[in-house]
Amino acid sequence: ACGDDTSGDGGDDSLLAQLQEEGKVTIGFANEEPYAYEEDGELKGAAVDIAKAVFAELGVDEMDSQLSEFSQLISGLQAKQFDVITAGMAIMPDRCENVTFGEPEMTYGEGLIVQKGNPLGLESYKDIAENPDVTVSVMSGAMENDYLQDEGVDPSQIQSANDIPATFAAVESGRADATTGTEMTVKMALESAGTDALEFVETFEQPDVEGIPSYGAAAFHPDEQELVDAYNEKLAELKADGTVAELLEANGFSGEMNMVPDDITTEQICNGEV
Ligand SMILES: CC1=N[C@H](C(=O)O)[C@@H](O)CN1
Repeated sequence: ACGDDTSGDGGDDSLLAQLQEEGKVTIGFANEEPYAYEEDGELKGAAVDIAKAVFAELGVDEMDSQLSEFSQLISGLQAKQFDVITAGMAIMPDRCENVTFGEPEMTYGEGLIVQKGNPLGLESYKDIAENPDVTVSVMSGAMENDYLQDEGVDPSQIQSANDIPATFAAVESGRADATTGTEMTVKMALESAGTDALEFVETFEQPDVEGIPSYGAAAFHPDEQELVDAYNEKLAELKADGTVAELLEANGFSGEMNMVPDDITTEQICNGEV
């Protein structure tokens, strides 16, 4: 479904019409449980399930997937390697300049992983900032890079990793003292890592920075406003009839806590008003 319409049939050549004709949409994702990931050859996750439900309503029943590093999702979309990013990506004003986000599908906060017993007593990003010897592994392109620095963490304390498993490997091997990602991301990754050497900081204090809580959404190429409008219309129906809450819960989120309040819009978030 990706790329230019070369059919030359003189028909409706919008991307939406192309997807409907092919019955297939190509999604970009970064293998991050529980947002969008592959398991047993199947695409799973809250963002994937919500997008699947929306596209089914639009008459597009098949999903093709393109695995990408998180930091390459936006450039991949710009290069039209996929039709939509379904990664639970947070709507952020700077990102809004490069992609068009759909309306928010979920809200989430942050989590922190440290070595067993939390030997350095880290309970917030400020705790990391206050001890310049502490290092934290963060996925490239993730908002946590900004949140940490907003809380005073020096860039030299931040180690970049390509994906979530690499952030965990850094802490497990002792190369980094901590890693952070969305609360659900690090909880699920800790489960998959199956290690006793690490722990989730239950007493973690959410950073008091712009962008928290985050609102995750699908993201589209800025040329495709018609597709975004169609997506948003069906998404609103699936929020109203409880389907979105159900899909969030089925993926381990709390339907209530992670549901986006009705009065929060992508436009407001992009304008920095939320
Ligand atoms: C789902 C997700 N959200 C954050 C972000 O949007 O940058 C990062 O934590 C990466 N993954």
